[in-house]
Amino acid sequence: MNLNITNETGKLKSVVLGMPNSMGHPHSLEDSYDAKSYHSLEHGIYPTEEGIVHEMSEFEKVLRKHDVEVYRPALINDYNQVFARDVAFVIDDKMIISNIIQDRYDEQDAYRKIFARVGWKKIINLPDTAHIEGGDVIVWNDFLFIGTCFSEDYRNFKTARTNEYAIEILKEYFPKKRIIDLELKKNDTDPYKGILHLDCTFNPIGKDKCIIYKDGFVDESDYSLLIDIFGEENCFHVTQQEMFEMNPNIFSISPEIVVSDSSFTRLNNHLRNEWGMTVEEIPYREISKMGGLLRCSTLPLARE
Ligand SMILES: NC(=[NH2+])NCCC[C@H](N)C(=O)O
Repeated sequence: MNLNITNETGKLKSVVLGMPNSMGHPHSLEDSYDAKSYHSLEHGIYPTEEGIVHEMSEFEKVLRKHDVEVYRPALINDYNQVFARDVAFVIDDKMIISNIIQDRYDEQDAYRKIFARVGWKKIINLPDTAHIEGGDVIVWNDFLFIGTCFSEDYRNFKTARTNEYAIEILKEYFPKKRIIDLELKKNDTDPYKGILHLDCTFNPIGKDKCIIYKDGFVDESDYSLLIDIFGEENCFHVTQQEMFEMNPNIFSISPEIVVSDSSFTRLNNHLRNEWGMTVEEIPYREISKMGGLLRCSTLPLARE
């Protein structure tokens, strides 16, 4: 299987899309492991499987319409497998198997056939204590942006998924990349205050643009660095409420085409009218209640 991911937006050829079926019963509040799910459970609005299945089938239709080859993980009974993004990720022609949070550990099993097709020579396994999830990793040509948590109480947060050790190892594997670590605010129960993954607060689109939420970063200098790299006029700033709704987490099929949530009116208008992009709108409100959106539901394998 061919792997080629050198950025976030090149024309998509193949992708793994998460699996909505048999997602199991909602967790109890104590067992939930991200703030958005916590919030949904607390307010009695956690989505039903029916809603999730519908939204993901709309997403799949759009991908197929644009001639993307779509792979699916095997089905595990009663297990949430919506967010393919975090299980593994591709940088250039290598696939890195994530060391994901224990609560989601079994999800990787369902990718065995896909890993086999990739072939062991292209797969990188990390030491057990190098924690990382694909939602924290954004490849952008020479840059590799990685969301992390340097805080000493790292281990106390279920929403801190990527540590310094994993970043150090990636530096060894990809010595030519300019690796930029970005410390994210963490909060396990308040989705307005914490950021689960980097792709919930920042996402490059087009050829030189990005969507960004300023207050997701611990250090303002990290935010400023991104603004310097992309240029102020190329950044779409989202509000706290838009971050909560997961606006940054749309998905690029090409530099000109994005898949977005139909409720993101301000963002979608900007993408179309100011930046001349084609926006494929689909309903994704239910999935957003579990802490991820469109980018999180995908694991891109090859882009042109
Ligand atoms: N790349 C992402 N933002 N993924 C979202 C994953 C959400 C999932 N509920 C979790 O806590 O792991």
